[in-house]
Amino acid sequence: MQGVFYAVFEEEIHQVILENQLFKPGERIAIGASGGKDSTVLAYVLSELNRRHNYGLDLFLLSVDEGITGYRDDSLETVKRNELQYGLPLKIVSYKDLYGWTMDEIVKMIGLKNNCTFCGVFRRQALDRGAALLKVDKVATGHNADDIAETVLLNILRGDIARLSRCTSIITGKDGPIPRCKPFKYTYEKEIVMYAYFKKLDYFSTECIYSPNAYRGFAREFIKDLERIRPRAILDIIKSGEDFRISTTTKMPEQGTCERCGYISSQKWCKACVLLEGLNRGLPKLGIGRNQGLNSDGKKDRKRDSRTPSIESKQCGSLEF
Ligand SMILES: Nc1ncnc2c1ncn2[C@@H]1O[C@H](COP(=O)(O)OP(=O)(O)OP(=O)(O)O)[C@@H](O)[C@H]1O
Repeated sequence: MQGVFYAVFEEEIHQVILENQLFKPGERIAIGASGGKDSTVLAYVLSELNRRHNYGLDLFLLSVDEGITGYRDDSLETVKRNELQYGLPLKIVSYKDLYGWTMDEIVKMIGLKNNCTFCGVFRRQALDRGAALLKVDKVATGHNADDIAETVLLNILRGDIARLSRCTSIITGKDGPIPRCKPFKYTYEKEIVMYAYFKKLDYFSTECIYSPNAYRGFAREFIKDLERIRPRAILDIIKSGEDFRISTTTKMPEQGTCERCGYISSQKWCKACVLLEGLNRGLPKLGIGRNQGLNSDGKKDRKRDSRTPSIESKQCGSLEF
């Protein structure tokens, strides 16, 4: 019976990969590996499918060490074991090396409120920087159908049209430094948990110690309630997100590059540089919130059009970090 579940689960992922042309033969792919259930199952299943169906991919594990004692140090130990168990080379990049700050140090300075903003913005760049070091063609992440449905709902609730328009895409960032893909876009979290459990995969299941993230938590509970009444609610929400039409009069951010570090940005400075400037000047609230940016001379930019979505903070666990 379990064998049938494994076969169906793996075949569904294989079909999603084929139908959406997620990978090309010869590509180098980094799997964003946090040590949690989703990315552990992704690493395991991708290496199985790569062998079984001759995808011809060079797979790597890429981990970001945010510097959270008692959480990420433990989960990284899991990823190091996965490296040996699955025979996939592992690269770890850390906030301390990239930005000069660990999340422990940031939380000491700013407290528990808004710390997910720093973590989300820094992680997004850190994954790109790690991917560049590995010279990979794409990054695959373990975001599942439940994560994506939550994000659709959150983007609607926040009125974040720019993110709403791209959060359901199975491949994003084709025009950015390194594209990302989500092979589990249509896979329910409970299937992943069952797969990891029955296969006895080695994963880390503790929640981040700094991340209560109440807003996402409510969205998650709401979707779970809906699912009880209508089992396909998650897929319906994803479909609704996909089918949204953005009005042609909606002003979308224009992508350029950060004047300071060269990373993609729709403002003069990317969000990470704004946040870092705040931290280094002892003004950590500088980049928090919607329309708070800095000019290249380091002064606050208050003149931005309030209708223009900023590169606002990403909450932990949200789709684009
Ligand atoms: N520190 C990290 N290093 C590398 N990749 C990460 C890291 N954190 C998150 N990711 C990637 O982003 C995906 C979604 O992250 P999220 O924080 O939502 O974790 P999650 O839903 O608990 O997933 P997982 O079970 O894999 O931790 C992960 O599956 C993984 O691919």
